This record gives sequence, C-alpha cells and structure tokens, in this order.
Amino acid sequence: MTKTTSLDKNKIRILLLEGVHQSAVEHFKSAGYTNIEYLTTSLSGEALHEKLRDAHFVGIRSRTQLDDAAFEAAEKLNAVGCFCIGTNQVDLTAALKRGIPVFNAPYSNTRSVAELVLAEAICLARRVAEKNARAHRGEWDKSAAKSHEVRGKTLGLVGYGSIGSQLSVLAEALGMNVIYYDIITKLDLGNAHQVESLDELLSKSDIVSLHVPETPQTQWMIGRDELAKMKKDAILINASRGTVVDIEALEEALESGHLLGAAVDVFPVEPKSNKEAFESPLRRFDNVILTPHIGGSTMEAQENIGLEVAEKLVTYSDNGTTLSSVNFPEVALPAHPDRHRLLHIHTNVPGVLSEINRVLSEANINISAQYLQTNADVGYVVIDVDKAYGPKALEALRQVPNTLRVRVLYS
Ligand SMILES: NC(=O)C1=CN([C@@H]2O[C@H](COP(=O)(O)OP(=O)(O)OC[C@H]3O[C@@H](n4cnc5c(N)ncnc54)[C@H](O)[C@@H]3O)[C@@H](O)[C@H]2O)C=CC1
Ligand SMILES: O=C(O)CCC(=O)C(=O)O
Repeated sequence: MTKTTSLDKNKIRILLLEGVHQSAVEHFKSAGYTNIEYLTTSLSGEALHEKLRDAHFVGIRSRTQLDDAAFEAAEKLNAVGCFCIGTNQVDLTAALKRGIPVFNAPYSNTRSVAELVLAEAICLARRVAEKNARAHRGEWDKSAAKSHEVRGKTLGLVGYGSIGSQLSVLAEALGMNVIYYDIITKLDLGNAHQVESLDELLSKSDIVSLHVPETPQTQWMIGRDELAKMKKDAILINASRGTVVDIEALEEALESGHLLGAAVDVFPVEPKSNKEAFESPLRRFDNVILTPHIGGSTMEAQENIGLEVAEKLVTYSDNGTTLSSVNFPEVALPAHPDRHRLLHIHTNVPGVLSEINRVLSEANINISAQYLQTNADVGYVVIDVDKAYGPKALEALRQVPNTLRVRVLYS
C-alpha cells in the first residue's frame, strides 16, 4: 500500500528511545517540532510496535531492534535516526523496501571509544584490573610480575576505520608499534602498517583490539582457533560488537591462562535497560575489565550525536535531503522557498520517472525543479511545484505504479 504523509510540523510525532541526549530534543524544538515523546529505555515486542504505530520519526541507540515486524507496525514512519555508529540493530532492507531512510552518527563517538580502549590497554598491561579487584577485597599485591609498559609493545587493530585509525595515532604517541588488518587497503597513519591476514596480526600483537562492524563476515570472527593464535600473555579488547567474539572460547582462553587479560564492552546479549541484571561467564575473572557498552558514552560524544542525528532527521523532514543515509539513495537538496516539495519513493524499475512526468503533465502541473537518485532497489524523486499544485500533485503521484511512499513538504 502506498504511504502518504502530508502534515504540519506540530503534528509530526517524534519518538526518542534509549535516553538520547537532550541536545536532540532541543534541536527538534528549535526547528519547530514540538510533538516529541522521550523515553530513557529501549522497547521491544508489542510495546515497541504500539509506540511506533503513530510515530513519523524514531530515534534509537544500539539496544532497540527495528526488524521487519517493527517496520510493519510503523505505518507512518518516515525515517529512523540511530544515535550511534552501528546500524546492525536495524533491518536496513526492511526499511528500504518501505521507503524509509536510516541515518546514523558515523564519527561523533569515535574518539571516546579510542580513548577508552587505550586506557584499558594500559590498565591490562599493568594488571590494574586484577590488583584493583584484590585491593577491594583487602588484599595487598605489590608485585611487578607480568606488568609491562605499553611503550614498545605491538598493538594489533582489527578494522582500521574511524576508531581503529584514531587509536593507531594515539597509541603511536605512547611509543607503541601499530599493525592492523582490514579487508580494504587503507592509508597507513604514522608508522602503522597493514598486515596481510588476521592470523598474522594475531600472532604478532601483544594487544589485539577489535574495531569492525557487525556483518556476516565478522560474526564470531574471534573464536577458539583465533585466540589460540594469539601470543601467550597477550590481551584482547572488544569494543566493537558482542557477536564478534565467541565468549565461551574467550572464557577458556582466560581460564587456561593463555591470555593475560581482556576488556569487553559489548556482549552477544545485553540488558535492555539499567534495571536488568547483567549475566556473563566473564564476570568471575579479575583480569577482565567489563563495561556496560559505554565505549561511546561520554557527555561530549552524546551531545554531538544528539545534534548530528537530530539535524539529519530535521533536514530530511524539512527538505528531503538524504545525504549520509546508510540505506537510501543520497540526495543533497537546496531549500524550496515558495514551493511545495513532493517526495516520491519507488521500487527501482524502468519507466517510473517517465510515468511520474506523464501523470503530472496530464494533471497540467508545472514542475519547477526535479531531482532523481537511485540505488539498486529504490528510486527517490524530488519534485518542486507551485504551491497551488501541492495537493493535486500528491494525488497524481499516488497513482504511479511501483510507488512505495509519497510525501509533500510545505515551504
Ligand atoms: N562500544 C561502543 O560503544 C561503540 C562501538 N562501535 C562499534 O565499532 C565499530 C567500528 O566503528 P568505526 O571504526 O567507526 O567503523 P568504520 O566503518 O569507520 O570502520 C570499520 C572498519 O572495519 C573494516 N572491516 C569490515 N569488515 C571487516 C572484516 N571482516 N575484517 C577486517 N576488517 C573489516 C572496514 O573496512 C572498516 O575499515 C562500529 O561498527 C560499531 O559496531 C562504535 C561506536 C561505539
Ligand atoms: O551508545 C550507544 O548507544 C551505542 C554506541 C555504539 O555501539 C555505536 O555507536 O555503534
């Protein structure tokens, strides 16, 4: 069924979950969007579907799963904002086939993750996690055994994107040697260099840190075999996604004493809210730093993310720009003063553009500007028309075969 939206700003409902930063709320309000529901928790199942039914825009972080059923319930949804980097919690194809662009904040929390990982690397190399736990229990363990400086040690980065490459620069400033493994050939920063294989990285690194997205290729990427290839007394840090590391295999590697320690920020199953208990077989190890998925949780990062993603949603809502959407044809559009703008999203099959132009011409509607962008599955056409034609043009566009969604934006 073709979806049509044609609303004034104060009727556009924005649902914000997972306690996104107030900077987002303020940005929506300053742009004239007042109809905002703000929840500090994530939602799932029927509770999520119920909230989504009336929402025109939804903002989430990493916990809320937007799967096909969620999109099916979200009849009015125009766009999704992920107030984070990862978009693995969203079924991007399900969104795309309903003409819903998904936005994220690809850079704003990267520095925060890099700083945390570096701090953890130093703490683990000095065995601070264990000594801290023992001191809390009243034990005095003053010893240099197996405690090392990180200077001169090799940091192996799996994934050399925004986070991995920043970490590389920070680690070199401490005198570390950096090697990395990535599926894409990357520009080395400083003296870092790319290695040919994951095995090579694992066998050469004193500290291995994971910075890959969750994909079918990275799922359980670090299992028993990979951990066995790491040096004796090496350290593993995972602040990427919980599905990248086989936790049972990591438990065994820690139990056997093969690894000196580990830091884990992300887990295959994470509590849905701060009220739920955290279960993990790693809880029993003093030499493991466990953090509740806070790699990107700094005031600086959250404020920037709030602004960045809210701005992308407002820009899409106000003028149709989809720049930097992770699943949608990208169009950067000028403002449309004194014009109504129509957004037509359709399945990308031959002939839709000519059909659009035919129905508009038959309805005697003069087009003042037109923009088209497609990806393999979806076509996105933006049409500016004189104000007098807005509702009539909307009606005409709804008749075009293969239409997924039509919206009119008032100026
Ligand atoms: N713990 C936390 O709070 C946070 C976790 N993250 C996670 O960190 C991940 C990485 O973030 P960024 O560096 O910003 O992403 P990015 O997209 O800039 O970099 C990812 C790198 O991984 C590489 N890669 C992809 N598949 C690979 C494979 N199979 N083997 C080796 N390399 C592979 C890519 O080519 C790319 O260079 C995010 O996708 C997210 O899941 C991000 C922010 C906060
Ligand atoms: O802070 C969050 O909610 C998620 C951070 C994260 O994992 C990401 O940005 O991908």
